[in-house]
Amino acid sequence: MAEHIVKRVLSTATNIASKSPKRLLTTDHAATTAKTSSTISMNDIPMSKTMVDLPGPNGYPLVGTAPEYFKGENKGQMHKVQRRFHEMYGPIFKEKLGPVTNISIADPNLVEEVVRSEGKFPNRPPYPSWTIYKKMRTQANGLMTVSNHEEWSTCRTVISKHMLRPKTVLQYVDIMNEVVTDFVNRLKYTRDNHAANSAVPDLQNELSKWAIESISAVLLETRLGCLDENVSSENQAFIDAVGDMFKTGHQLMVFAELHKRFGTKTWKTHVDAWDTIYRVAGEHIDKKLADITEKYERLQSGSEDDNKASFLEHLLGNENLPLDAVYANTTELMLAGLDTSANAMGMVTYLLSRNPRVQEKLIKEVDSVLQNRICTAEELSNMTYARAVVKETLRLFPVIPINARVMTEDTTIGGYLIPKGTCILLNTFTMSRDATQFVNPDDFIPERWERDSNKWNPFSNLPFGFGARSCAGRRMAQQELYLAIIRLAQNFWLAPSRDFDAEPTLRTVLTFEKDIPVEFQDR
Ligand code: HEM
Repeated sequence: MAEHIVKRVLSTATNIASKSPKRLLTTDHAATTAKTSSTISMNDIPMSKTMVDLPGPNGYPLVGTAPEYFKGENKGQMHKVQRRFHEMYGPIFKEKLGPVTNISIADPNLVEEVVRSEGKFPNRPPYPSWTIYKKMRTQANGLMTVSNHEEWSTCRTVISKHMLRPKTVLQYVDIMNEVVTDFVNRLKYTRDNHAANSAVPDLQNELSKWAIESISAVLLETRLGCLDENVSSENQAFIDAVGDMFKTGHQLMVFAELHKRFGTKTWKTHVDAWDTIYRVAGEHIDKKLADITEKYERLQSGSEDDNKASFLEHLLGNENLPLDAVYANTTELMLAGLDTSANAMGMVTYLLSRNPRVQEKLIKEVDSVLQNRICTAEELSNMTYARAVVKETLRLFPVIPINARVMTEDTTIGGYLIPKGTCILLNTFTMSRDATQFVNPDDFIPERWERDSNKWNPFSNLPFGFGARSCAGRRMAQQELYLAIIRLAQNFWLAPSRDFDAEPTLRTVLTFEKDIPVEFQDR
């Protein structure tokens, strides 16, 4: 371990005690946007059609189409409303959402045009409510919320080196497996002690506990105890706050500033949720930094010789990342890793319970490769059907069904000149249900991902996004999901609930808002 890391970690101990919110990342760097070969200036193509020529719904004065998303059965179904608009207006349309005109696309060739022209610093717009909150609390940004180019690039480079290196990710198989063991035990315990049938009460919350326990074991190398019999109120508050933050963030997508000005209930819930997220995550990070500091003191005194760097040490070891950015990034990775993985697991259990043929085939693979053993890092690569099950789940229910980009240059998309600064919605959900790309698109058929079985356009299925700005936790998430579904298949037969059915709704991520209608029967 280099000398400067030791110094930095030791100085962190003092910083923990006197951590000042003023020690922020500088955000006033000049924006440096690369002009790529596929970006075109307004003057270059006088014949292009412009946004005026795009079709799209008319909407109402001032609010545009915003009411469409909040009325009756459309509530929480923005992905489906967008799909209907595409059916009416085609693969590219414009829409005025409140004061802003967005463009929506749902065609893999158009998506390719967008992502190929996004340059070195792709810009995914944070929710306006996130930006307002951060400014109000002088809170540093992390990867998920940052839009400044240089700030994003610094965080991304450091984090990708750890989170996206296949070798590094495989090192977490053991700890992820340990978490899955506790998860399965907890599912059985909860089911047997509380439910009249084989359902696990509040399954959504149980999946969230698994997801936060798993990603924290990676990021903090600490077990939070979320799968213990009694879960601390602080950890439960974190889980609830992440759900509230995503839900209200989505509701505040339009008119966030007005909500803040009038102090609406939605705005207050949003602020409380963020405050809780930062408080609880901050306490966990403080503890870990204190442990690291003690470890370095022991290393320096020669009483310890294990200097394997953890994720947090990896961040701290980078001089370009200020301490408040270390806190912000770790917090955002915790919350990004919670809701996405938990909901993806919810979708997997739901789809397996309704597709016994797929479930039987999964169990067959798991039994034949593992014969009851816990899956090792080496064996993971042989679990091809388990991988296909996850991929197919994310096709049918991409947990982030609508992604977005802000164009960093004037660009032509589909023959239309789109001005710099325009927000483009990439409709992952609509594309992955497109019958021209996928045979029987609404059916759950993992076999379609077997080699040579289908000729889909790769841009039609991007559940983790694309390119330099794609999901930083993709490999961790996939590994967590594979290990968890393998163990579920070893322990349970998943059946549809006899009591009720449910449909996912959108709160930034697709989620089962009620409970998940699945029973966990012993195999
Ligand atoms: C099934 C699980 C997951 C899915 C489907 C998913 C999906 C996504 C998507 C679609 C994006 C936007 C990508 C883009 O703009 O092109 C994203 C970004 C991100 N995800 Fe995930 N994610 C998952 C799990 C995770 C986990 C476990 C973590 C953390 C450990 C994580 C951390 C992030 C971060 C930090 C970003 C922002 C990256 C950046 O802007 O540079 N995700 N994710």
